[in-house]
Amino acid sequence: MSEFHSGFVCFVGRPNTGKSTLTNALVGQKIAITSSRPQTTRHTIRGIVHREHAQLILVDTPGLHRPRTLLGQRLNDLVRDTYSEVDVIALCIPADEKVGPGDRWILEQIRHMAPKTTVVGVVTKIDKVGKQQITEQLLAVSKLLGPTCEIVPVSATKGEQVEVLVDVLASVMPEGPAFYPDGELTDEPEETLMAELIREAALEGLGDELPHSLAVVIEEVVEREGRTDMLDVHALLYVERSSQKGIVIGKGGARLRDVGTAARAQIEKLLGTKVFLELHVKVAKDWQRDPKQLGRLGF
Ligand SMILES: Nc1nc2c(ncn2[C@@H]2O[C@H](COP(=O)(O)OP(=O)(O)OP(=O)(O)O)[C@@H](O)[C@H]2O)c(=O)[nH]1
Repeated sequence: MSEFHSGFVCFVGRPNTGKSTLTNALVGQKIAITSSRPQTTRHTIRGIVHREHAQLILVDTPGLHRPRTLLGQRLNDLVRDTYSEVDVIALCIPADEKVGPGDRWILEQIRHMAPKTTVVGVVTKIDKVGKQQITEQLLAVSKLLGPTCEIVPVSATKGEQVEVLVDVLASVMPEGPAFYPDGELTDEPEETLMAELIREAALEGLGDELPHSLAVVIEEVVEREGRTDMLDVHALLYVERSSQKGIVIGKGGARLRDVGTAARAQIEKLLGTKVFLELHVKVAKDWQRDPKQLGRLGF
């Protein structure tokens, strides 16, 4: 490849198939939010991969789901826009799970919403299975996508084949100049990243019901008076019911303190300065169904 290629890629796939982890492995810094529970990625977060011959802009979307609430619907609209705007859609299917109806449904959505967008298959988590199973999965994915699609097996956690994936993605991108200057990793405002880090910490170890009920808003970021190396960050955690407030805060506030400690460490790493993090939990009743509240919370 002698020409420079550049363009937008979006990783799609069932929940928990390793899309965020792969984004991080490609970009080399924690940007997208990973979690062992499904559907924690809600904002479109971009990571940028710079190589000598290519620049890939990664667009991380929330999973498609059957829209039951207004929030679900808006998330789907966001996914639809993304699908038709990117150059390549990389469909992630883990090596250790059979190709199933969920994968077929997503592929149908892609072909329906963005019939012209190139699809590349990514078999993720290959470190979890043996060679034989990887081969079988490559065949199964090839059968799903058709003979003309490229398919790449990778392990994001072990860093295996990640560069091969970069090359394959670049090869199907159009020729064109870099969109972003070298060294820029994401164009997502830092506040969104901070909010996502707090949200990730607050959801850690909780059950399945809370993820969609929790929204984080950064209220204020100010430099500590007389100091250039310390930021005061005030954040509000919105839940839908007072019972959820109790869960998030924990007994005597213990849980919220832990959340604050964990999130602060991540934010300090992100910003490279000391941070004083103040968290408050508020109940915004049924915010997922209320257009006005959704707008205020950034959806
Ligand atoms: N062994 C192994 N585990 C992985 C790999 N990639 C991701 N995982 C794990 O799989 C789980 C899900 O990974 P995520 O990256 O959060 O998956 P996702 O597709 O972004 O999930 P959603 O945001 O829910 O759509 C996490 O526990 C990861 O640590 C991999 O290459 N190998």
